[in-house]
This record gives sequence, structure tokens and C-alpha cells, in this order.
Amino acid sequence: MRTSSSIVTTESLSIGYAHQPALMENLNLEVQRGKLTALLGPNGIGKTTLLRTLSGIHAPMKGKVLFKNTDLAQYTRQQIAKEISLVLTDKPALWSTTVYELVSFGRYPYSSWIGQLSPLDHQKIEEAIQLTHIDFLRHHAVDTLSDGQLQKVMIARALAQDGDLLLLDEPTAHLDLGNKIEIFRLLRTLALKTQKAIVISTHELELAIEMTDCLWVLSCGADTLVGTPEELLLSGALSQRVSGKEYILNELSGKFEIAHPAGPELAIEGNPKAAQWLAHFLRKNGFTIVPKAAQTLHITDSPLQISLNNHVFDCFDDVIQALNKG
Ligand SMILES: Nc1ncnc2c1ncn2[C@@H]1O[C@H](COP(=O)(O)OP(=O)(O)OP(=O)(O)O)[C@@H](O)[C@H]1O
Repeated sequence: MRTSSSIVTTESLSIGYAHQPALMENLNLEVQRGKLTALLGPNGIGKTTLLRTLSGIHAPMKGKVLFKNTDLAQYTRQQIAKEISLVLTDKPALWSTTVYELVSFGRYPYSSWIGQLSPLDHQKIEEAIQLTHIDFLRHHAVDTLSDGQLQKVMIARALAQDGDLLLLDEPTAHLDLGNKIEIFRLLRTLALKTQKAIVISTHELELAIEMTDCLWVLSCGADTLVGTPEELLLSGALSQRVSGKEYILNELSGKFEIAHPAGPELAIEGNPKAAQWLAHFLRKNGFTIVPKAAQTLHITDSPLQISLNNHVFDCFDDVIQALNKG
């Protein structure tokens, strides 16, 4: 279905490489303005290939990518460079340049043949620097940046290009959690503020659930799952698709839980927070927690006291030792 805010649609798109079977077939996807879309799927499924195909630098095997209702194959390289920014995972080779210079490379599709920047180019570079909050870095050499700072600079360069579609391949790879959240938040705010469409590939499902507007979940041998994270969780489709033998996606919390093998059953009563973490600890140590069992532990949290069979313990390790002794 094509909506009024569509900027890209794919029609029966197959992606892949010559002389090899298609990686994904019959993709009918839509990218909307003002939204952050996350593209997920296991290693090697074809996320980067899909981003490259949507950017026009890699041709579809079959089907079409329509950009603003026109087949992308009909755009010239110059037109594509003004409309679509693709940020891949490679680090820039231009280490001796400053942040301002690197962001200014986003204006190449617009600059004169001698590479001279116009006042409008400088204005767009300035806007991109302000939007990504990297003003304080403008004179820094690129090789002095942290990975998180470099990612923001790469986003600024893509913004300076001023196209309507930004495609980013794993923009949070190698970042710590704080920086990951910052990049997700920045991209979502940028999509809303600028009404550009932003698509990122990522392995961070929990963050994508928290911070994106739309998910595309690619899987081998199954249709691509598409929708808002909340609706996909509500329907159960997301958990069914991404849960495995070793872990399940909790449909209520949107968080992964490790699936522990079943063990001797125990019940726990008492302070809910303390009971939850005692249950967590016991599951990790081979026990299964059920509402009613032959043995019940009672827990209070201040002071921490766990009663079991008329014995009282003040730490979790002692409980395990007692349980293991039988
Ligand atoms: N230029 C190429 N020529 C032929 N095959 C390629 C080429 N680039 C990638 N592939 C293959 O296509 C498949 C999909 O690669 P792609 O990088 O798109 O997957 P991905 O989902 O992005 O993986 P990851 O999550 O590991 O980054 C892989 O098997 C890869 O080896």
C-alpha cells in the first residue's frame, strides 16, 4: 500500500549478486517521510545489499525501486547524489581533514567543478552541524574523534547532502549503550524535524523497538515482517519471528529473555522486587520457578532474608548451596 508520505516503494524487488541465487525476493516495501525505519535480520541475510539497492548504487536483480514515484534506474548519478545519502560502515580514509571539511564533502553533488562551495553550501553544512550537535568539534581532525563522534559527523555529512532519503548501515555498531541511544534518538528527531525518511540497518532489536517508527524484519524463507514495533509485538508476530531455542522476545516488555532449561521446581513468595531477582538468580542456577511447588522460599528485601525449610539466609549464594545439598 502506498501512502501520501511515501518517498520510496519497492515493487516485487529481488536483491542479490550476479550468478548467485537472490538474497531476498518479492520485497514490497514502503519508506515514509518523517519516519525512522529499522532494518533487522541475521548476519548475511542481505541488509547492506538492500540499503545499497535502495540507494541506487546496486541494481535490483528483479523488480523496481521507485523513488518519488519514478524508477530509480531512470535517475542520473548526479540526481541520485542530490536525493539519497548512503552511510556505510567503512571509516573515511580522509584522516587529516577537519570535521567541517568532512561534512562539506556532503555538498560535492552541488559544488562547482573546482569544488568551490557557495554561500548556500556553507549554510547547509552549518545546519547539518547544528542539527547533529557537533559544533564543538568543527575544527577537530577526524582522526581524533571517538567512534560515537565520528558517527555523528557521518550523519552530518549525509544531512549536508540535503536529500530526502538517508540510508545508514549499522550506525551504532561498536558504540557503547549511551552512544547507541544517543544516535537512535538523534536519527528519530532528525526524521521528525526535517521530514526526511531515514532507514538504518541494525542488530539492536530492543533499541529499535524503543526508538524507531517502523521495523522491517528480514528472515530466510519467510515474508519480510513490516510494521510499527508496538503492533508487531501486540500481534505476537515479532516474538514468533525472532525468538529462538536459546532466547525469547518477551511480548509484554519487548526485551529478550534467555531460555533456561527446565530444572527442579521452586515457588517464591515475598517482596516482589526481591522475589523477581531471586527467581532470576535461581533460574540461572538451574531451577524452574513456578507459582506453586513442593518447596517455597520466602524473601524480604530490607534486611535481605530468604527463608527455606526453617533456615534463614542473608545471601543468594547460601540459598543455592542449601538447595544443592538437598
Ligand atoms: N559484492 C558482493 N558480491 C557477491 N556477494 C556479496 C557481495 N557483497 C556481499 N555479498 C554476499 O551477500 C550476502 C549478504 O551480505 P550483506 O552484507 O548484504 O548482509 P547483511 O545482512 O548486511 O550482513 P551483516 O549483518 O553481517 O552485516 C552475504 O552472503 C555476502 O557474502
